[in-house]
Amino acid sequence: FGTMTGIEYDDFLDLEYEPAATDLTCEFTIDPAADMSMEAAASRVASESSNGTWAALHVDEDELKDLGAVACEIDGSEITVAYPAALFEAGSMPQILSCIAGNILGMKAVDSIRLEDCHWPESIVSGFLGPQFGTSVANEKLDAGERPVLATVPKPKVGLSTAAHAEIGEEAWLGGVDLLKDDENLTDQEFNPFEDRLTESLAARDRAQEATGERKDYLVNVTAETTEMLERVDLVAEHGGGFVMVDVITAGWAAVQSVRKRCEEHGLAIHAHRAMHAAFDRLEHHGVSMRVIAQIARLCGVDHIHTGTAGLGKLANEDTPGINEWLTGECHGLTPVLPVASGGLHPGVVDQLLEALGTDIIVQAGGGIHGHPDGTHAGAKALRQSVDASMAGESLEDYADDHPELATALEKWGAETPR
Ligand SMILES: O=C(O)[C@@](O)(COP(=O)(O)O)[C@H](O)[C@H](O)COP(=O)(O)O
Ligand SMILES: [Mg+2]
Repeated sequence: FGTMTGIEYDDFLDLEYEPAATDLTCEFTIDPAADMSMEAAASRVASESSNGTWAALHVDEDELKDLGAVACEIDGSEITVAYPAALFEAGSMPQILSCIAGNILGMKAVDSIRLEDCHWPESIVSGFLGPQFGTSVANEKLDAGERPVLATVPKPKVGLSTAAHAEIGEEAWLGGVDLLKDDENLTDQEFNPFEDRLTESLAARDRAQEATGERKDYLVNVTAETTEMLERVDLVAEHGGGFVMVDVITAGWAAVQSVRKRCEEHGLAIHAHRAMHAAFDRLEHHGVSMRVIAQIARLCGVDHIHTGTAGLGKLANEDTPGINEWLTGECHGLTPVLPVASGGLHPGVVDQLLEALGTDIIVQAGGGIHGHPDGTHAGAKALRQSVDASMAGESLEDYADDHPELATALEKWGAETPR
């Protein structure tokens, strides 16, 4: 036997430690339990999320590769933990999350803990495919030019027949929308089966492309049990679709990585819906931030992901501009992701939305199009007009003077944020 060494919680705290370039560093907000100091709590976070446990261990140094993380910074209730790259399996997001967002979120040593941010080293990023198209879909697969890509979800979100779904899609595409999108809970139910919906919607797409001269496409929801989901991805390619949509949180990151591989073979772009994200990120002091969820999604290879409306829509969300900046910024050569603003949007808030988030986004409106007093086609035209006005630097009110669909929308919704 070689030298026996002891491993205990204190070994995972070193405030002098400078993270190596190959370390993954994570920032957590923690609230230590009543009888626990920040230092003690921080060391337990680093220990339990790498290779430590509560009991002092005696191990043979020759037999053990030192994979311990280090709590290396404490700043108020914020701590930074550095993880050696060798702790992780290259290219496996579930394994990484089982470390940095695993048991530690349930430890008694802290009353609450939130994973706020990660700094991903090249050594880890290089193990992931990243997005295939990302922001380039706007002009590689569509004809958006400088303006935002426009998308719509037929409403009501479920219950429509296949024929009604495709017809609404055609109306919206003809009105100026680029992408038809399934709702997060529409998959392969009897009232609107997956393959029928796919073929009829793509046929409507082709007619709308013919009529408008603009490329259009369909974000069809393939979310299902993984092998079934991969078969649906193949069906989309077989029938000439260019995109798939996945509920990334409910399907799970392992499944997302499998879909990404399959989409590489077919040249399909992936739209990530984040249903259930609020279970992780809604509370400010506990869970996993949307910023980290967005980072995970980019590494796993989605091309678009919902990131919120900068407070203008119906859903609570955090720091959309900051998250979008990370998604479109430099990260060891990863393709930038196209952020999606959605949830309670309508033509009356588009100017403020583009002011807050810029134009390299997807703007999705469901109720904001299909709730238009004159119906889907007029609703789609009104949304397109609101974008055209903003791109031209004209106020929505002035532009509405000779664009009746927009005028009707402003009359109905003004610039209100629905609740
Ligand atoms: O079901 C809905 O509510 C939506 O289809 C929007 O519909 P409306 O356009 O009719 O509001 C989207 O799923 C949400 O935007 C998702 O939230 P987020 O984008 O925050 O992930
Ligand atoms: Mg929805």
